[in-house]
Amino acid sequence: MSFADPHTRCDRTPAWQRLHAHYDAAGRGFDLRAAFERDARRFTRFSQQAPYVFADLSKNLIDAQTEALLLQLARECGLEAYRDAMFAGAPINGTEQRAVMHWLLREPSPAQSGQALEATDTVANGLREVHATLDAMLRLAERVRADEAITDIVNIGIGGSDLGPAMVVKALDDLRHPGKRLHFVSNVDGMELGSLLRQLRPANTLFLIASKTFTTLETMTNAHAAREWFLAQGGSQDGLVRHFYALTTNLEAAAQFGIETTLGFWDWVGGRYSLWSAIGLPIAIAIGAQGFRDLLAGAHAMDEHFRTTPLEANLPVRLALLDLWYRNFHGFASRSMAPYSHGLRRLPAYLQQLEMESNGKGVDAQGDPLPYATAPVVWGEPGTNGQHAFFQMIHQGPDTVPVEFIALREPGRDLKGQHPRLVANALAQARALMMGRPHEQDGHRRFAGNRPSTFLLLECLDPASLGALIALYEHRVFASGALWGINSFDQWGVELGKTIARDLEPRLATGDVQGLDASTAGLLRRLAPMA
Ligand SMILES: O=P(O)(O)OC[C@H]1O[C@H](O)[C@H](O)[C@@H](O)[C@@H]1O
Repeated sequence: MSFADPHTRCDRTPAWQRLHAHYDAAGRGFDLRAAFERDARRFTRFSQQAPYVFADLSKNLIDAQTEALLLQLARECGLEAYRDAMFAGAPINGTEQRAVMHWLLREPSPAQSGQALEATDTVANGLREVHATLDAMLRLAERVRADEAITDIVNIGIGGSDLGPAMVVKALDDLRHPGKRLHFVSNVDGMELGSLLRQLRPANTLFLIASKTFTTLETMTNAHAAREWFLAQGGSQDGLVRHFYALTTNLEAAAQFGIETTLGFWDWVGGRYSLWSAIGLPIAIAIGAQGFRDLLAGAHAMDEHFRTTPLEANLPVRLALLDLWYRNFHGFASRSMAPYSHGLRRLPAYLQQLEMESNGKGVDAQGDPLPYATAPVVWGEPGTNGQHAFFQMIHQGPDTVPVEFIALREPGRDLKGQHPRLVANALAQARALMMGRPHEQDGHRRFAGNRPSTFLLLECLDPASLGALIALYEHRVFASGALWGINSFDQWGVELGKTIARDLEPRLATGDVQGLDASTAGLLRRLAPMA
């Protein structure tokens, strides 16, 4: 299918110039405290309810004119047409000639919703396959849940085949089947798998080999090691078939490995967008078929919000525009994620892949160099832990780091009495960053304030809310990538290191340094020979 890209890079729009003028006139010297004093309705104006997520954007360095210009930029970039192209199944991942349809994994089946989706052939055919696989996957998950012999499920995967499911399983631990322990092994460092295997017994363990390509070095290395361990512990070839499943688009490679139970997915699901596909099997085992369907339903509600809401009330778009305002005008280089929820402790790691692998690029979709910055560094720790580590820098360091707080109204299952203390800390940090203590005489104790933050509020951490939250981030990444004019769905930047590692590994045995730079050669000589 040919695809006429309907959108324009941000720096080639009239709004880009107007934003520069606005930044010089009012953006650089913007003061949040004065803005709240000037506008009694600022909180209402800059906050909104999206599906499952309430967002307060009022503590950001923007006013009505900033938002109006940013929205104009989005329109001049053709963001809406580009979004519609994604939802029509157009091959917007140009370097790989692929459609981008992770959202289709959340689309209800026409049979269930009673609605016939208005769809291109790519979408309609995709949807049929999605539901056939989803039904099979959820049946399989229920079978594992009912099998009392299986107490430990080990997901072997890395990147998108690890971070999403691992994050979600931890977040929904209150709902986990009490008889199932879920483990996630990603690193090629044998310490990770080895220390886990010491605690396991083959008869009670199910291995899920999760890899879109089924060629990833780390995953294949760990999968082979797990198989050797299984056989060495007295497991039989027959047992292998019952204790190893594959989640992959490469059915042939999974069969060659000797796996008979394989759940497939499609090349139009990017690895970092794949937790909704077969890659989500560990989630479905942990929380059950209905829980997984609720996760999908929450994400679908956010898909509909993104697809149909006018840009000015479209939360993923508003957040993307803020990202662009901070990165390209204020020059802020990072954003800190502060989920005040122990359940969301792996969200920053998940977002690092989602945002930086998607938008950490220096060329546009045509391969031409970009004259402006793209993805900020995304980093963080759950609150309140971050407060006792790096919040010093966020409050008083010379760089401004926008913070994104996430809090829940309802506590988790345990020790509920501690919840108000947790939430009070989140509110306090956001207020302290804004208000500061600018008039303090002693410089050490002075806080300049005027430090921006966004505050996201969820009712509770249930599957639907979590699904909506994740989809919010996915669409925000789509929108900011579209404005920056980059292909958010490839990842060529991970290839070079892999190629060099393949060359260096045998040299570690022989000590051969021919053709290497002096530093790599010097290090290699100190390490070789390695068995
Ligand atoms: O799922 P796999 O094919 O094993 O890929 C796992 C990961 O490795 C790759 O190198 C990419 O950087 C990631 O986008 C991907 O999620």
